[in-house]
Amino acid sequence: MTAVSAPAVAIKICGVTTPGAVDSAIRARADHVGFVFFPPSPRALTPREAATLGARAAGRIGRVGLFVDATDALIAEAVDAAGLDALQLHGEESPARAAELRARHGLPVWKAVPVASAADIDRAAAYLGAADLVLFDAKTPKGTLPGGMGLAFDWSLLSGWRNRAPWGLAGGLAPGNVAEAVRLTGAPLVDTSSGVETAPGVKDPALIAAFCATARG
Ligand SMILES: O=C(O)c1ccccc1NCC(=O)[C@H](O)[C@H](O)COP(=O)(O)O
Repeated sequence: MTAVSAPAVAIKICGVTTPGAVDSAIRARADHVGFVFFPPSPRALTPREAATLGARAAGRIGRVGLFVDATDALIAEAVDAAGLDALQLHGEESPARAAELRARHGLPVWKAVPVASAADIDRAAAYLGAADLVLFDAKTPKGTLPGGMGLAFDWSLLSGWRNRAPWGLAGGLAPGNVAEAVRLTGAPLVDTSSGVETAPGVKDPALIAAFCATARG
């Protein structure tokens, strides 16, 4: 009998802020790094700061720009400065806004969908056709950051999604649980931020390497 291997899981290391963290993600053979353009985040970059990291990453790893209900001007500046390969929308952006940004910049759009219940999974269907990938992330408490909080949601809720479109899993993923997350959910892409940090915004090369190795199984 011919063995059939499972497709490789794609990996995104989000919230990188230093050349060293970009290099660590590349060394660990991650597929994407995320640059956070949201000033309240401890991982926030300005477009000017992201330019250096974007140049370092160019052609070696995908560059995903993360925005939270951002203005057109900020998105345009970040796309140009950092040479973004994809836009991740992590706020309350509507399907129409996702489609508009995709058309304007000619880039794939990833829409983060906060999950706490089965109804949240159903809501993701509104982005079919408007976004290129749905990123399921844990819903965070009111008044806190909408992501990057190290919180996981009940992965069994994803059985309601049934692979209706390209998707990824985020929220509380770390070297210690990512293999189980992939096994239980079949996620084609996993995304982590605080799970590979020693403090908010401080990425750790050993944790990045461990995360990538265990995610691939
Ligand atoms: O990382 C941030 O600071 C952040 C701020 C505002 C919105 C989203 C943010 N991060 C989103 C990510 O892509 C994270 O990787 C995702 O939420 C998972 O974070 P974590 O639970 O810390 O792994």
